[in-house]
Amino acid sequence: MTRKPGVLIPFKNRLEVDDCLPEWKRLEDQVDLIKYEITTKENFKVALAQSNVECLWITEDLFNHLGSPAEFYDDFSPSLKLVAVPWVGTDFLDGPRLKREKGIVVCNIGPNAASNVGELALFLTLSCFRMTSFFEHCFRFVHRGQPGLCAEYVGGKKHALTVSNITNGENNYPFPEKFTCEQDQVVDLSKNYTIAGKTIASPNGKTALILGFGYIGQSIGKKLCYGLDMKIQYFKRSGPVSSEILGYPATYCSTLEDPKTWATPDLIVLALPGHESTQNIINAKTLSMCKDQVRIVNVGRGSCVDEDALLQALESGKVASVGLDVFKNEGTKVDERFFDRWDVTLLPHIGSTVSDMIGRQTLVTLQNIEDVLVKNGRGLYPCN
Ligand SMILES: NC(=O)c1ccc[n+]([C@@H]2O[C@H](COP(=O)([O-])OP(=O)(O)OC[C@H]3O[C@@H](n4cnc5c(N)ncnc54)[C@H](O)[C@@H]3O)[C@@H](O)[C@H]2O)c1
Repeated sequence: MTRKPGVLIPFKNRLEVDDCLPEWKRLEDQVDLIKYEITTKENFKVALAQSNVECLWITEDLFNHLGSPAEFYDDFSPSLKLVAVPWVGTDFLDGPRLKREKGIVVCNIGPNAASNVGELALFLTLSCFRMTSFFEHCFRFVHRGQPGLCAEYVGGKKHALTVSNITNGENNYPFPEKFTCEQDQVVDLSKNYTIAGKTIASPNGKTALILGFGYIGQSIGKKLCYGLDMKIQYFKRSGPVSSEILGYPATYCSTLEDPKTWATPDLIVLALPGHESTQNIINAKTLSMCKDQVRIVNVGRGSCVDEDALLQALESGKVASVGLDVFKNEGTKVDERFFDRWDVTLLPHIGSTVSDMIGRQTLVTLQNIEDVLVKNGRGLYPCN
C-alpha cells in the first residue's frame, strides 16, 4: 500500500482546526492529517526533518511556543512541498526563497477574511471621524454613566492629549477632570465643534484613499462607499480595476509620487502587506503632503507606518485621528505612546477574529492541501 502524504499540524494548548468538517473526513482518506503536540524546539526540528511530511500547517501555537516558522527552514525535510498558512499575511516567511531553494509552495486563505477585516476598517474609520475613542474613555472611566458630562468636552481647545503622567492613582485610567476646558471660558460651538482642536466630523461625502487594493482593500472600498457614503480613491501598482468588477464607483490614482494623490483624501486606509516596498509608506514626507487634519486607518501591517512620524503628526494636529489594528513590534511591545492618546483608536490585531473563522480557515487550507498534495496543483491561493 502506498503511503499517504502527511500534513504536520502543530498544537500545544489550542486546537486551531475544525476536524468535524465533512471535508476533513473526506481528505483523511487521501492525506494523513497529523496533529503534532509541541514539546521542545529540538523535538520539533527532529519531527520536521524525519517525519517526511509533505505539508506544514502553520498555527498560532507554533508561533507562541516555538517562534517563527522561518527559524526552521534548514530543518524542512526534502519531502516538504507546501507550507499552508490558514490566514492571510505570509510576511513571516521568505516565500521566494522557499520556492527557489526548496521548491516549496506557500498558500494562504485568499479572500476569505477580507470582509471581516473590512468591517473593522469601517469601525476604525467611524471612530476616527466621530472621535468615539475620546467619548468612550470619558463615559466609561470617569463619569460612570453621565453622557451630558462627556458632551461638555466638545469645543474645548485645552484638552491635553498626552496623559502618560496623569492617572487617578487607583486604576491608572486617565483622569479627564485634570484637563477640561477653562471654567470661565465661553466656547462658541458654531466655530469649535472639536475635541482638543480636532474636528468631530461625519465621514459622509469625504474622500478615502485606499493603499493596498487587493482583497481587503477592495472590500473596504465597498463598505466605505455604501456604508458611509464616502468617495473612494485607490492606488494599485498593476493599474485600475474595472468598476464592473468592483461594483462601486472608485477613482484610480496612478502614482504615489504625485503630491495631489496625498493632498485630496480626508482619510487614508492602509491594507498593505508587510514588505520592504511598503515599509514606512506613511512617513514624515508623505504626511506633510496630506491635507491638514487627515485621518489614518491601518489594518494591513504595522511596518507600513513610521510611528514616530505619525505620533508627531497627531501631536501637531496635522493628523486629526488614527485607527490602528496593527503595529510595529507587535510581537514584543506596542509603542506605549499610542496608549496615552485620546485621538487613537486601538485594536489588538483582530481583523479576522470571529468565531466561524476556524471553520473557514480549515476548509480553505484543506482545499489548498488537496490541490497541491493530491491533484499536483499549486494550491487555490499560492503566495510565492
Ligand atoms: N488586521 C488583520 O487582522 C489582518 C487580517 C488579514 C490580513 N491583514 C493584512 O492585510 C494585507 C492585505 O491582505 P489582502 O488579502 O488584501 O492581500 P492581497 O494580496 O489581496 O492585497 C495586497 C495588495 O497590496 C498591494 N501592494 C503590495 N505592495 C504594494 C506596494 N509597495 N505599494 C502599493 N500596493 C502594494 C498588492 O498589489 C495587492 O493589491 C495582508 O498582507 C496582511 O498583512 C491584516
